[in-house]
Amino acid sequence: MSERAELSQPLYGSDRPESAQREAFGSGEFPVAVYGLGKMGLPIATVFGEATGAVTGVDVDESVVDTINDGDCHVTNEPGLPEAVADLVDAGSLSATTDAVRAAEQARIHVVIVPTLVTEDDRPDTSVVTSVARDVARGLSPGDLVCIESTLPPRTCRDVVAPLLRYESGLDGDDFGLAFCPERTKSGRALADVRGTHPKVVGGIDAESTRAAELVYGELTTNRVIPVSDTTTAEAVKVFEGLYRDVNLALANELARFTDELDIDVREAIETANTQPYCDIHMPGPGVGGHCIPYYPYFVLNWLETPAPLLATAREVNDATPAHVVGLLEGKLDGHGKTLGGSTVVVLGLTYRGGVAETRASPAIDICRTLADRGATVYASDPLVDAEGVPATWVHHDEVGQIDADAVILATDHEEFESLDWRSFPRSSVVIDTHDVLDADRIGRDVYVVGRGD
Ligand SMILES: NC(=O)C1=CN([C@@H]2O[C@H](COP(=O)(O)OP(=O)(O)OC[C@H]3O[C@@H](n4cnc5c(N)ncnc54)[C@H](O)[C@@H]3O)[C@@H](O)[C@H]2O)C=CC1
Ligand SMILES: CC(=O)N[C@@H]1[C@@H](OP(=O)(O)OP(=O)(O)OC[C@H]2O[C@@H](n3ccc(=O)[nH]c3=O)[C@H](O)[C@@H]2O)O[C@H](C(=O)O)[C@@H](O)[C@@H]1O
Repeated sequence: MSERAELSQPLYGSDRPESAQREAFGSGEFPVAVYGLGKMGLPIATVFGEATGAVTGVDVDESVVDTINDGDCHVTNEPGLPEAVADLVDAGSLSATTDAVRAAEQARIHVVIVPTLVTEDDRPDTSVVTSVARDVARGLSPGDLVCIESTLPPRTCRDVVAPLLRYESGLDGDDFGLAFCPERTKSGRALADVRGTHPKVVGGIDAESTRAAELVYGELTTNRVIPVSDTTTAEAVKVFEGLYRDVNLALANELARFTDELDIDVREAIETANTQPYCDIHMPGPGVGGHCIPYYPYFVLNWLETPAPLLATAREVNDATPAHVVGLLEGKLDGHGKTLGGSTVVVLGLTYRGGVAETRASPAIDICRTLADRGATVYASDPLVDAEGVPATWVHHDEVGQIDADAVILATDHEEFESLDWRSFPRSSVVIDTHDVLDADRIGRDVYVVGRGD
């Protein structure tokens, strides 16, 4: 147990008037530690820094810690973040450290936003969160509040995190608070989202934890705070949002396969169907990637005992979509008297989404792998990442047109590709657009759009 408990008022279990607690939060009387300073953690630490003036960020990566302490920002493509980090560090409101236990000893509010992983056999792996929970426990004091923002398989706070915090700290369950407060942000707009694009959901392990979390996030967000019954409900809210998106995307990707048989533009049909207020079908694409949506189904499928055949099928459909794109290309090459094996194919984009430097579960990489497995020579170009670990030769997007390509697949809708000079690509190259962003008139050749047909 730390000495710091004597130094400041408790937050969890406080009997001070709520207005005094809110004022104390704003004046930095409840120091905050944010564990994990990645794409989500740094924006969260920033918003806590703006609200309290007293944040310590914790990360295992020394280069991340050094960068932040220099007032610099390692997270790219987040509008306003570099300026906000520089200002906070300059003002002494934000600093970073690799010493998690020391940061925990000095903090009253602990915010955990490290990755939740999935193992090679698709089981949820919460080991990073539990490792951080151990660090927090070693510095935990009576009156502290622990807020978990990393997405978790439902029941993890109740069955894993709470017992672990109690055991490792030696404190009783009613000495400290624990709440699950899911992060509902999206890369590219994280700062704005944390500040309040969506309502903030909080669910505590007991009523006092929910009250304390509601108070904290009420001061942080410009939106409203929705308290739910318990940590498991809050965990389920976040996972359900992801499941909805994965199933909806599977529907869109399956509908796109009707394109040729119906001879319609499936996107036109979806967009028109969505004008009816009860219909909200997403758009087809090359598949579903990123370190969130493709993983959350396994927080249910390989975690709960109740069968979930719909979720499993949606995963299968989405996972099969990159191979479907390659199948479309094969058909088009066949029409040009060419075979896939032996063809040279350029894949534009490697990240899972335009503008985000993240390649985990990227369908673009699955497309490269499938092409290489089928005997094609593969070149890949991405303005944000290189092709390390991908069976493709990386080429700068300014030079990509010099490749004598039989085919080009636009796999990621990076805005840099909008200004690509297509004149140098061979006129005969087959072009497949998985996002419906290429303008056939501008690039001067036929484009086969996934979901639109010929
Ligand atoms: N990226 C997204 O779009 C969203 C992510 N989330 C949730 O947030 C979690 C984190 O996501 P990102 O910030 O995007 O991940 P990230 O990979 O960008 O950053 C994670 C950070 O945690 C650090 N870290 C790893 N182990 C640590 C440890 N033991 N102690 C301290 N720091 C440690 C890493 O060095 C890294 O800087 C996700 O796993 C997910 O559960 C929620 C909503 C959106
Ligand atoms: C609905 C929504 O905006 N969900 C976010 C999602 O963020 P993420 O960065 O994974 O982006 P996403 O827009 O869901 O895209 C996931 C994948 O789906 C694909 N995609 C997306 C929308 C669409 O109509 N068609 C499509 O094919 C994308 O290309 C990408 O490969 O997952 C985040 C998370 O849960 O961690 C969540 O916080 C974010 O709000």
